[in-house]
Amino acid sequence: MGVRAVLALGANLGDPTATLRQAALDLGAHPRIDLLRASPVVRSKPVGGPEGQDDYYNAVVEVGTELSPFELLRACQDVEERHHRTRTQRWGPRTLDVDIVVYGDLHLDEPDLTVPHLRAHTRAFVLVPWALMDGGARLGCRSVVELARRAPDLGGLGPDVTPLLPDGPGTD
Ligand SMILES: Nc1ncnc2c1ncn2[C@@H]1O[C@H](COP(=O)(O)OP(=O)(O)OP(=O)(O)O)[C@@H](O)[C@H]1O
Ligand SMILES: Nc1nc2c(c(=O)[nH]1)N=C(CO)CN2
Repeated sequence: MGVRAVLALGANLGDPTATLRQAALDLGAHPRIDLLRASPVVRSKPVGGPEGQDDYYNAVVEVGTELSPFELLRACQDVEERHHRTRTQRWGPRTLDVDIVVYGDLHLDEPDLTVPHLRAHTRAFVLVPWALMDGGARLGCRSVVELARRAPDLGGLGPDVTPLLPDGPGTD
């Protein structure tokens, strides 16, 4: 099954929850990606970007893959494109964003790909769903639960939490 990777999904245009769900299914439909677990969906205030954009919906999934890190990035971008992702403004609204949070224990710092993701350790909208999916998760040597508690945007997460995949992986 290869390497375990955690991917972060975010959306704030269209029907975000439906898009996140379909994106998880799209990732799992890739011949070389196994969808292992999915977090619940959390609602979050936008971090950065232009004033006045809508709240985001965020989730994470754990996958097993034999793809290389760059092949996995490509697969994530293909799923973004399938959902009509347009990049206009940095941190601006988007129908779908799929980032690689971690890829096994790999550390990579290339122009087009940094893993672990450079900002994941500060983002409650990544850390909270991750901790809900996997209470024992660690990011490097740090507990994801602890990182989530200290994340500056923790107060921007809504109380409503919904399943990403009602009958899918990660819900047992
Ligand atoms: N770990 C990673 N996961 C996904 N993309 C990455 C990663 N590291 C670097 N990138 C690069 O970041 C580029 C810009 O990504 P994107 O436009 O999705 O940024 P963003 O989601 O708006 O911001 P942020 O990186 O803060 O989440 C991508 O084209 C990709 O090459
Ligand atoms: N709440 C929230 N804020 C964001 C998000 C996101 O997914 N959720 N993604 C960003 C760029 O990746 C920038 N800001």
